[in-house]
Amino acid sequence: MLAAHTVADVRRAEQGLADDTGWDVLMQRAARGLADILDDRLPPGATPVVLVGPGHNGGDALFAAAHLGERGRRVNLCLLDPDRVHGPGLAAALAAGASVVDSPRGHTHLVDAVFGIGARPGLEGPAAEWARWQREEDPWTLAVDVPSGVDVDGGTLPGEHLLADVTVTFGTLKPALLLGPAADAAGDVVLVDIGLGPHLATPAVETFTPDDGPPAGHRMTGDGPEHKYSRGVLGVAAGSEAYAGAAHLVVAGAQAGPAGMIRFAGSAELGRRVVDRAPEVVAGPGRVQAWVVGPGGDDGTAELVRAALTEQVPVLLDATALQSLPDRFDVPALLTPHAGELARMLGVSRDDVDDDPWGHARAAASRWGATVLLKGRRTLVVPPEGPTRANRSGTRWLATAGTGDVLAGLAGAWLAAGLTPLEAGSVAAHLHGAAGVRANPGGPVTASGVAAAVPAVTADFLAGDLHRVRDW
Ligand SMILES: NC(=O)C1=CN([C@@H]2O[C@H](COP(=O)(O)OP(=O)(O)OC[C@H]3O[C@@H](n4cnc5c(N)ncnc54)[C@H](O)[C@@H]3O)[C@@H](O)[C@H]2O)[C@@H](O)CC1
Ligand SMILES: Nc1ncnc2c1ncn2[C@@H]1O[C@H](COP(=O)(O)OP(=O)(O)O)[C@@H](O)[C@H]1O
Ligand SMILES: [K+]
Repeated sequence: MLAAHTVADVRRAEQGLADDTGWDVLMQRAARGLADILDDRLPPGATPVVLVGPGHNGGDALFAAAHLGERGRRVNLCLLDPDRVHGPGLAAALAAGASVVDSPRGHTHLVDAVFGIGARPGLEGPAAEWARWQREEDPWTLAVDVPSGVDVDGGTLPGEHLLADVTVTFGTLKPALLLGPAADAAGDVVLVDIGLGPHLATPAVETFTPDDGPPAGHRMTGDGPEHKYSRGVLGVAAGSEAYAGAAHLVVAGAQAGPAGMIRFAGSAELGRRVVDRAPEVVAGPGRVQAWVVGPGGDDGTAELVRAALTEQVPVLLDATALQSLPDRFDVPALLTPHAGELARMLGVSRDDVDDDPWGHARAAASRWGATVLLKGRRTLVVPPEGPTRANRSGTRWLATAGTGDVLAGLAGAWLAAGLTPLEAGSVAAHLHGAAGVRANPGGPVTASGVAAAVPAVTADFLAGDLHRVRDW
C-alpha cells in the first residue's frame, strides 16, 4: 500500500523524527533526494529556475540547488521575498554557484519550491504571477513536496496554483497527491524516504501498489472446504424493460469475480434472457450472501432495495437504487455513485462534487453509515471511518456506457465472497481499471470487453504481480 497523511500527522511525525536526529538531518535527506531526482530528470546542460518561497519548502530546494551546483550544473533562483528566505540554504546555494534572477521568464525547466505543507491554498501577488507565467510558457516542472497553492489535505484547487509534471514528496504522500483535482496538478509522484515511517500515524488515504497481493478475508483462500456456497452467492437485481443490457453487464462483471454463484432477481422474461447468455446464472429466489441492486432499474427498484435490506446481508446499491436509500444502514453497505448521482444524493450540484470529490464522498459516508465508492477518473472508496482508498488504475477510455454496471457486479461478487465494503470496493475498482487498460491498451473499450479482461488481471493481482494498471 502507498499511504498519504494529513499535514498535522506529517508535522507530528517530523517532530518525532527530529527529536531523534535533529531538524537538519530531515532537511538534508530531503534535499539530497530532491537533487538526485533532479539530476536524473533534467536534460544535460539545462539550467532550471527554482521558485523559492519563505519556508522550509524553499530551504529544501536551496540545499538541492547547492548539490546540483557542486555537481557542475547551473541553477537560477527566483526569490519570492528576499527578506524571508531560508538563510543557510541560500548561502549554500550561492556558495555552490547558483545565481539569483529577477524573473523566471525564458526558462524551460522549473522547480516549484514556493510553498509546501505550510501552504494556505491559493496563490497571491508575485506567486500568482508565477502561476500565470507557467501557464503561458509551459516549462517542464518539478514540484517540491506538493504543487504550490493546492489544498494539501483536501485535494481541492480553490485558487491560483502551480502545475507539475513530477512531484517529489518527502516522508509520505499527502492527500492532494492522490485525490481530487489537485492530484491532476501533481503529475507523477515520487516519494523520497526521509525516515518518517516509524513516526507516522494511520494514513488518511491509501492506494494499492503492484506488489499488494490478495486481500484478507475473502472466502477463496480459507482453510475450510471450498465449494460454490463457501465462496458466496451474489444476488443481482438489475436491468429493466428499458435497460435490459444493464442486467447482462452486471452479471458479466459478477462472473468475473470470486463469488460461487449468481442468482438473478427480476422479471421472468429478463431472467430468461440473462440465463440464455449466461447459463451459469440461476434465475429466481434463494439465499444470497450479498445483493447488488439498481443498475438499469425502473420504478420497481425501491421495492427491490427494501427487500434486499430485510435479508440482513451486505448490499451494493448503484444508479436508480441510490434514490431509495434508508435513513441509515444497519447492514454493511457499498454505495457506488458517479459525481452526478452523489450530487443528487446530497442535494448539491455536480460541479460542487467535481470540485471537492473527497469532501462530498466523506459527507455521504458519514450521513448514511455506508462505504461510498465515488466513480470517476480517480475513483475513491470512502468508509464511514478510517482511511480512504484512492484508486490509481484505469484509462480515460473507461468513461463509456455500461462500465459502471460491470464494476457494480464485480464489487458485488467480492462482497459476496466475504470482503468488507471497503475492501470489495477498492479491489474491484483496482481490477476494473486495470482490466480497462488490458482490454485494449491505449484505445477504446466496451464494457463487455472490460469484463472479459478482469479474470486474467485478477490472477495477476492475487499473485502480487499486477504491474500495468493505468494509461495516464
Ligand atoms: N519541517 C521540516 O523540518 C521539514 C520540512 N520539509 C519541507 O518543509 C516544508 C514545510 O515548510 P514550512 O512549514 O516552512 O512551510 P512552507 O515552506 O510550506 O511555507 C512557508 C510559509 O509561507 C507562508 N505561506 C503559505 N502559504 C501561503 C500563501 N498561499 N500565500 C502567502 N504565503 C503563504 C506561510 O507563512 C508559511 O508558513 C515541507 O513541505 C517540506 O518541503 C522537509 O525539509 C523535511 C523536513
Ligand atoms: N475520465 C475518466 N477516466 C477514467 N475512468 C473514468 C472516467 N470517467 C469515468 N470513469 C470510470 O468509468 C466507469 C463509468 O461508470 P458509470 O459512470 O456508472 O457509467 P455507466 O452508468 O454507463 O456504467 C467508472 O468505473 C468510472 O470510474
Ligand atoms: K512546492
